[in-house]
Amino acid sequence: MCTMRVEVEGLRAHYGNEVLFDGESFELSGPGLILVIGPNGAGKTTLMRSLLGLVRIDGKVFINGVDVTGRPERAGKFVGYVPQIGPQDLAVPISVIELLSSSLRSKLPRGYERLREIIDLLGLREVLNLPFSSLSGGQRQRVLLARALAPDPPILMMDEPISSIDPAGRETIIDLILDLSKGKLLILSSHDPALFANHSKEVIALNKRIVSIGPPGDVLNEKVMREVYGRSLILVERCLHVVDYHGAY
Ligand SMILES: Nc1ncnc2c1ncn2[C@@H]1O[C@H](COP(=O)(O)OP(=O)(O)OP(=O)(O)O)[C@@H](O)[C@H]1O
Repeated sequence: MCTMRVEVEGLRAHYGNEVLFDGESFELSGPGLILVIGPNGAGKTTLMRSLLGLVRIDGKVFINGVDVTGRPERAGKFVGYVPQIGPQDLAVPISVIELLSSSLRSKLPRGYERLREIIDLLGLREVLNLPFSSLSGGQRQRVLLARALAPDPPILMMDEPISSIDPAGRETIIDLILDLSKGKLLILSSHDPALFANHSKEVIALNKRIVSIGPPGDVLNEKVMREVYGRSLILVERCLHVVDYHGAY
């Protein structure tokens, strides 16, 4: 099995005067699922983009021993990224099939065969010739997932990959994610901490900094969750629930 290791030293990310994180150092290794949780604005996207070299940071990030700090082209050799869908997608002026084909590292038949399998698995055959920008949010999310999977990278980072998928389609995608996590290092942020908690190797709980990182049993307790979610956390029959954030939940 190939190496899948992310090492972070002294993480601080900057947006103008806003500084996120607190100089934390940590290491993630695969295979397995790393769940990133936290409320809106906690820094989930920034954490992933920092690991991918897309955000200016203090500190260092190494992927499989390679210094990828501020170097997304190096990180891209190891990592498939599923970004959060958003208005920026509407500016992508190409068809779905063009977008997917461009992600293939190998133009060998095996690459296309794999892409075909992913297209069928994610139910994308009917939209292949449509402009990416004309798709619904859920369809765009599936396309971005397919694009990340096509080159078969050892590490995947997924930023809320099922937030726009309807309940009927979620089961397939969740099963796929869990299956992938058996052979890859999969770092995933979710608005619903409960959805992947039982399947996670480690949880990273954020609120502008890393409040806690470790196995789910060490992180998902009332003290940490209260610090992360504040008054959005309620206790029902001794189970913790996060309420009233991101509208749909
Ligand atoms: N490009 C940017 N320029 C300036 N500030 C930014 C930028 N991206 C994020 N931020 C700020 O950094 C903080 C963390 O944002 P981030 O998007 O990482 O959080 P998040 O946990 O992914 O949020 P959400 O759940 O809403 O997607 C927020 O205060 C946000 O306003």
